[in-house]
Amino acid sequence: MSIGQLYKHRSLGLSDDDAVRMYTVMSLATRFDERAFMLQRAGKIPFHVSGMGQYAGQVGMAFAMQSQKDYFLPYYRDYAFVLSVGMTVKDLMLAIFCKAEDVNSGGRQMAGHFGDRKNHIVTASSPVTTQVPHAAGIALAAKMKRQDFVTFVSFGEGSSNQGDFHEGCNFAGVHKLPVIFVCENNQYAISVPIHKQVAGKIADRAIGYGFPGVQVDGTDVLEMYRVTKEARERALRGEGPTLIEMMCYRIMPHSTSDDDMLYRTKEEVEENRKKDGILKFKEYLIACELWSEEQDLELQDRQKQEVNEATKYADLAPYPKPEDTLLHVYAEGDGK
Ligand SMILES: Cc1ncc(C[n+]2csc(CCOP(=O)(O)OP(=O)(O)O)c2C)c(N)n1
Repeated sequence: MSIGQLYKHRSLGLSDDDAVRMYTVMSLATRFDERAFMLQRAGKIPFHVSGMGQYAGQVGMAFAMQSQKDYFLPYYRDYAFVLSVGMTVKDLMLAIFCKAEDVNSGGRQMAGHFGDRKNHIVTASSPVTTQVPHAAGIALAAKMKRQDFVTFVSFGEGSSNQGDFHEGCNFAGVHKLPVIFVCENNQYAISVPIHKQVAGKIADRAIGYGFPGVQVDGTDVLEMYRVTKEARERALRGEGPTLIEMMCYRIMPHSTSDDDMLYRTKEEVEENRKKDGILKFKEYLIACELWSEEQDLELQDRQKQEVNEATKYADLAPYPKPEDTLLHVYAEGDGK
């Protein structure tokens, strides 16, 4: 069993129910993702980026954070992360359909720029890495106001080559800010494989900023949970940031606009699909006698139904009104 000893979750302080809930969220994110891909192909939504291959790690991190207290700056593949900390499939559907009821922007954002103010989830954005300095800023506010929450920010490994990454990490290191930087290293930045992006380990960059960097197997949900929990406790003790490099693999093409067979082989993808952390965790739960194939089939049916209902709701929901286009663009008032 590659996930470690049986009942490892209990030794990490997770109940059996927590462990099953972790699996349920990974599975729900997958059902949402599969449907979103089909909806794009059917011409119902303009665009979709998949997070498959990254969900086990995302759930591990999310369960170590505190919903509605901590602040989250996810990136565009973090569906399992945001489903773990309070968003619903319906919220995500409204965001990808760009409908007026979308809790983030009322359908004004690009499809997939989800966010949720009530759950402290800051809008995901397409210009990569802009969220890293923003996260340092939120963490600075926590420190100045003496509030005991932690800020979490994630991004891809390609994005860690942007200047914003350096600026955010450096500032957070200097001021010992309560922030966790998570690089979801899925091995590709569109068509560019990791060996053409960086010569060293991304986790090792943390040394230059004066805080710890840890490389973690992102297909091991419990290990991701353990490391993130430690990072959060460290941040709350006032010891500053941690950089976590979550090793995983992007199973789907970069986006619905990409043909990944131009730069990698089917065999490579299939080999990595078999190593997905969701499969590993299901095996673990079955070995712990907390799950069964029958329960799994029931769960799939239930979640497909949930996704069907959310799809139907978002499809029928109205778009924002044309006359509302400039709402939130300019402030109203006398200019004082
Ligand atoms: C500032 C900026 N430069 C370029 C792009 C175009 N672009 C979109 S996604 C992407 C690759 C990002 O790769 P990575 O950070 O590894 O994340 P992944 O998409 O693989 O999860 C690029 C270059 C962008 N969106 N923003």
